[in-house]
Amino acid sequence: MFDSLKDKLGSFRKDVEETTEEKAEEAEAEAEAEAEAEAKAEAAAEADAGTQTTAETESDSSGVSEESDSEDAGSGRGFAQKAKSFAKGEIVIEEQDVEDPLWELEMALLESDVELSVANEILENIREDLVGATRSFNSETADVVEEALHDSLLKVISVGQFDFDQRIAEADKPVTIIFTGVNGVGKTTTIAKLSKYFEDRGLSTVIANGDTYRAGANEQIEEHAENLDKKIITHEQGGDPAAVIYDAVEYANSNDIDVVLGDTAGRLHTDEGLMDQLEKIGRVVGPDMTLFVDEAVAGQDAVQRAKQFNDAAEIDGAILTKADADSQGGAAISIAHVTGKPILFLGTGQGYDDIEQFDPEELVGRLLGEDE
Ligand SMILES: Nc1nc2c(ncn2[C@@H]2O[C@H](COP(=O)(O)OP(=O)(O)OP(=O)(O)O)[C@@H](O)[C@H]2O)c(=O)[nH]1
Repeated sequence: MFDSLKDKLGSFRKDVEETTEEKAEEAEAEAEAEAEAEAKAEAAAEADAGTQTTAETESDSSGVSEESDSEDAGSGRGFAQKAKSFAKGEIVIEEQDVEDPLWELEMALLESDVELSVANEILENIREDLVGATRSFNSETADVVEEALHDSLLKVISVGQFDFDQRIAEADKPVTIIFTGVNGVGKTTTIAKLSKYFEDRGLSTVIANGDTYRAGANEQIEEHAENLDKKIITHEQGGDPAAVIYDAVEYANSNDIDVVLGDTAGRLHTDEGLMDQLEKIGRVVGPDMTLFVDEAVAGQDAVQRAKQFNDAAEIDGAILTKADADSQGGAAISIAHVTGKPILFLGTGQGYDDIEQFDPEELVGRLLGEDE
């Protein structure tokens, strides 16, 4: 999952590390040369002043240990002091040190289908964190860069996150969740997976097939319901989606069911019918949550659709299917920042258990190889 993006982030870290490593070496060499020149100048001055006694007095009051100075007594003392301060010394990461790596990173993010404004935000965050950061000579630049990358990715990925399980637990039952998104992205499979997810957590579900538009939709969702032994409410093709979901809520009320999972027709977000449909469901059923489903592999297309669906009928969160087949990760990184609504789940395969709660910290850790 997201392997290509992971490699690209790794390259950025290496680039900055190399640049600052070179800079540290140069600074160290420069300092050594300076210290040496200073030592020579001091030695010359001491020779001029002439008396050994004076030199000893100075050595005592300098606070520099005898041990470290023993080899450099006299002419080497200034150098030793400088070297000591260098061992503790720091270099400052400057704009020019990160400019090239940041440019490469921008290209890499865009190639990975990260949305432009999100890529810019990530770069801005990293620049803010890195430029002016001090890095001690004896510390790893990788740590400094990793922290900057970690923080900037987390900031854009975790926009709007909330605890899904807690929200469901605290809501009055039945909780009604409506699923929107275009056809063919795995919406139906996701509803089936979530039905299993809730069952595993002790919550009962009823599925409502509000996709009365597409031929064969009933059969498809019925197959999942049968596999999972779940109750399903359907109407004839061409029926009113709001009426199907209403019936499911009624069923849930009279049968003590915890969660209603309502599918909707996967029409295009530009369809007027879709808006009417969602508006009517909102009015008739008053869902507790509307979740947008799309496939991670659709990259920028998924990001744009999420934005358009959210603009048309506000969503509470998104689910990205087929993350297992996505090496780019652009949609996973961009959707929350673009819509202001969190990604709540990732679909990770075709089985009913192949769904995981979206955890921004975990995703960032995965992208940066922190768990390896
Ligand atoms: N690899 C993988 N395949 C998935 C995932 N989710 C769904 N699929 C597959 O994607 C295909 C389409 O999924 P469906 O749920 O049937 O979606 P659809 O009926 O085409 O479209 P809608 O239900 O309208 O979204 C099926 O073969 C699913 O098994 C996932 O997370 N990973």
